[in-house]
Amino acid sequence: MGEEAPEYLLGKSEIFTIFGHDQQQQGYQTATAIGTKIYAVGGSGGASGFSTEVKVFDKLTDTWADPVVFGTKPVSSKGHSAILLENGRILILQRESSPDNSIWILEVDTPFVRQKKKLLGREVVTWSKCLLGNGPKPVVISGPSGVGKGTLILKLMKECPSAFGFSVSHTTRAPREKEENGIHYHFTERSRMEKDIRDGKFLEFALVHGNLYGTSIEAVEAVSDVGKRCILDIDVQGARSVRASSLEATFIFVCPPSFEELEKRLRARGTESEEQIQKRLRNAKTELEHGKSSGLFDHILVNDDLDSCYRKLKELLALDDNTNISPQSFMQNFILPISHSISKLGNKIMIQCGSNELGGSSPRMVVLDVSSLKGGAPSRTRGLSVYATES
Ligand SMILES: Nc1ncnc2c1ncn2[C@@H]1O[C@H](COP(=O)(O)OP(=O)(O)OP(=O)(O)O)[C@@H](O)[C@H]1O
Ligand SMILES: Nc1nc2c(ncn2[C@@H]2O[C@H](COP(=O)(O)O)[C@@H](O)[C@H]2O)c(=O)[nH]1
Repeated sequence: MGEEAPEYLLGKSEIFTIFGHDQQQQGYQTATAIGTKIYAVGGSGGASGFSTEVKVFDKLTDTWADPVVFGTKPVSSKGHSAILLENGRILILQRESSPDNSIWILEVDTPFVRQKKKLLGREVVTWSKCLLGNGPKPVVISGPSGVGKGTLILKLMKECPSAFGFSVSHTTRAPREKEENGIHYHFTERSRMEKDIRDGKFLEFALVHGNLYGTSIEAVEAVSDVGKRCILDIDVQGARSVRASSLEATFIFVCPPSFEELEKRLRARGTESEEQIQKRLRNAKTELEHGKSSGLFDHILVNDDLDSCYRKLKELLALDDNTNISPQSFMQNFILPISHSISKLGNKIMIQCGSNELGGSSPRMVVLDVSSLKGGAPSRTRGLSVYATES
């Protein structure tokens, strides 16, 4: 059952940001209208200030709905401002928040949100943290079972632990000896995983060798959040789903030097029953066909000699590393002051900060350039440029 809309929200067709007493009682701080919907954001976060709960008002039916919310949401702050962007996105700027919690995108009508709405038959919104510059692009590594993906990834993690982070998948298969829950996989009951898939918590999932495997949105975000480049070890079906998602990644397919060598490695690993080995070898034939010929992968590596394959992998990763465009050092320390005003001109958002708020003597203008935003739910939004000017 929907609630009646507060009067101040009705009849407005553009962005409106409200910082008044009334609306604080309602718990909202901003309301942004897109088409026939109004997205109200706010809520009491207790002693820590305002939270960022979302409510959706449908002007056609005069009702409020609590949407299903995906993504990690911002932590409470001293309030926020909302700016309508193009393509069903709202930029949320958190006031007096840590730089890490200050710039967010609330997606309300993007392809990801539309897909989830269709799946769930309900209102859906998604939070996506906005990153300055391009940020590291995730890497998807696929290849038949036993080819050496895990071995290559482990070497990379050991050599560069601060640059790369592993996306810990969920699986319904039983743990092997020495495999730890939460490190190698999140070992999960099938019914639990199926529910989480229905609830839209997975970026991709697939039935692989008779078990369910999947990458949760949280697994990828946990790596991006600590500024590392996320490595996904997933099968070809999963790679195809990721390619179809908005997660912009580099796709690498690892091949064995021969089918005989693949079988030898799988047997020598000694982790599978004969029945499982046969199943994995059968599936390997299809994976090799698809992997090599589908055009899905950006790079193909042959894992013959381990050291030389590892060297080539590192070369590939260095070549398409887009992180050398470092975020503007000024913004790394930027805190949106309580007192500010915002205006938007095309793809530029001008934030006029109150006198002395940024530590200087004169008011200062901060400009956010949203013209090169990319990515977004189910992961981070990258490509924000920021610069400051004296006004
Ligand atoms: N270049 C190589 N030469 C010889 N043996 C290798 C090479 N690379 C990996 N191996 C060995 O092959 C076996 C399978 O490797 P690994 O477990 O890394 O495969 P995987 O692709 O991750 O398999 P799965 O998809 O089943 O997880 C391991 O015993 C590993 O030590
Ligand atoms: N689609 C996905 N495939 C995954 C994921 N995690 C692992 N895998 C693939 O499964 C097979 C078998 O793995 P094993 O650990 O049982 O040997 C292998 O090809 C992995 O790449 C995932 O999240 N999604």
